[in-house]
Amino acid sequence: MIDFTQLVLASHNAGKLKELQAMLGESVHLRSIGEFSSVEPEETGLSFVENAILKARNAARISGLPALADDSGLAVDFLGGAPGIYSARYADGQGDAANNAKLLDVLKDVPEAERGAQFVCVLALVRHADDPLPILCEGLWHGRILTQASGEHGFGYDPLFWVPERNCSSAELSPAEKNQLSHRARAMDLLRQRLSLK
Ligand SMILES: O=P(O)(O)OP(=O)(O)OP(=O)(O)OC[C@H]1O[C@@H](n2cnc3c(O)ncnc32)[C@H](O)[C@@H]1O
Ligand SMILES: [Mg+2]
Repeated sequence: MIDFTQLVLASHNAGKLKELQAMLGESVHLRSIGEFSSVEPEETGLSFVENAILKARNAARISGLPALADDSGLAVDFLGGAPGIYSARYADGQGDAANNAKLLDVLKDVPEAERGAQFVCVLALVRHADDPLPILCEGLWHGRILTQASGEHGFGYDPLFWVPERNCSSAELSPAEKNQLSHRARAMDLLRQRLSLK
């Protein structure tokens, strides 16, 4: 049985680290890959699963530790699932504010009923860089895209994502509430079951 009390998180996104560490609790120490390297691997896959595995293997290789990767994004129905795996690069690498501005602009004439979207999260855990059997867990969160940003919490597209079950944007949820409901929380529930963590 592998010791998962110390895992490297294959992500340079501080928002993910915070959320995943909060979900895992104190029994697992998540170390950021940023402690080992500032070089981000190119995300060359065509799916969330491929990119998650690629990031996990890269982090395990660099750190020598078991590695957890999170590949996630926003799939907008009206855009046929875009920006999807390209969510972080939607506005050509100009960051969250530019990504959000571009999404609002692209959807500016789209009525509310056609603004459905899902956040997607795939978690991949590898025991070592060449692990032939990565553990894969997926979570989806259904909502819709607002016509203007609202809320200060979270990161990325959270201010644009309307959460029907709470009648607010995901950036208006407290961090603890988001961590109960989100795509990442759902994927993490499955991972905890797979690892027999409580
Ligand atoms: O690849 P790493 O280093 O993990 O960090 P990243 O930010 O590049 O992460 P991704 O490649 O998985 O891209 C995810 C994109 O989807 C957005 N995203 C993912 N989860 C989100 C969440 O919970 N709330 C808001 N936006 C989210 C995020 O802001 C990015 O633009
Ligand atoms: Mg990325």
